[in-house]
Amino acid sequence: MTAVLEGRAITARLGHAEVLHAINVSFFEGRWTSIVGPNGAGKSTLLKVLAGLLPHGGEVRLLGEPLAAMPGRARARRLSWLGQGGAGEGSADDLMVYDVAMLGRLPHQRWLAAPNDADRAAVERALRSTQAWEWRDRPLGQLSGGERQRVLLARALAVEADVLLMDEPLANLDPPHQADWMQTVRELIAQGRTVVSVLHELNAALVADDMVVMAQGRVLHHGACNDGATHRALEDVFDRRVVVHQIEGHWLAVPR
Ligand SMILES: Nc1ncnc2c1ncn2[C@@H]1O[C@H](COP(=O)(O)OP(=O)(O)OP(=O)(O)O)[C@@H](O)[C@H]1O
Repeated sequence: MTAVLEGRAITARLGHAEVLHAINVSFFEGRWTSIVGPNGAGKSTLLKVLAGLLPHGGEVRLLGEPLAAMPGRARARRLSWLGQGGAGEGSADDLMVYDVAMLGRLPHQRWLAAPNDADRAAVERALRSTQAWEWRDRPLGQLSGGERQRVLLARALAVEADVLLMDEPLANLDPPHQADWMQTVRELIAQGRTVVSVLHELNAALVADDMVVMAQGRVLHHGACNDGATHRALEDVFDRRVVVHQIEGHWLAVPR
């Protein structure tokens, strides 16, 4: 099976320190993978490297091609990114919600061309799926943290990319909208897309198909979320302060 997204011997430095150490990791079509681990494990850094947003050693391959050699627009059509807490989105505060979501269509549009029917349909689908459509005429800067997160998620969905990388997508979302996000991911997976999400909520992370467990800039384990070896790796990386149980058919990480 060919990996849709692959990191080979990935290293990354931040400041003077190497924070990722020779990571090899592959993600496959129609799978949702959660990346978990303690604070400072390197999860966000790995996700940024996989998105082509950070200088790094080794090679990232997207759909079998080196990401670094891929023209920017082609890359942006295939790989969609949702950063942590809307970092760097302050400059979009004056934009209307509709226009923020439309930014997700830029990789599909010709230079300076107006959005076409396909772009408008994709934006409406995305805003409706995160229940943000009713705010379409409001400026992003006037929304609450969770509302804003749903608009940024809609922008990432509007790209309709093969691969979605999301860093802490559940941050600020209330429980019903967390459940909606999981439903949205399930629909993307059913369409054959690939989703990789960094998650601190371990119970949400355990709903994914696969889990990457990281610590100290390394991948300690990569396996199925319903596999006992993955549960042991998760318990170990958090110093056995959590224990994984199955309750009413769901895997839950319970503090102890
Ligand atoms: N600009 C920087 N300069 C130096 N070190 C940095 C810089 N940014 C992050 N780091 C370090 O890199 C390491 C990995 O950080 P990263 O944000 O990838 O971790 P994380 O697993 O996503 O953490 P968290 O769960 O806290 O969000 C951490 O030890 C962090 O202190």
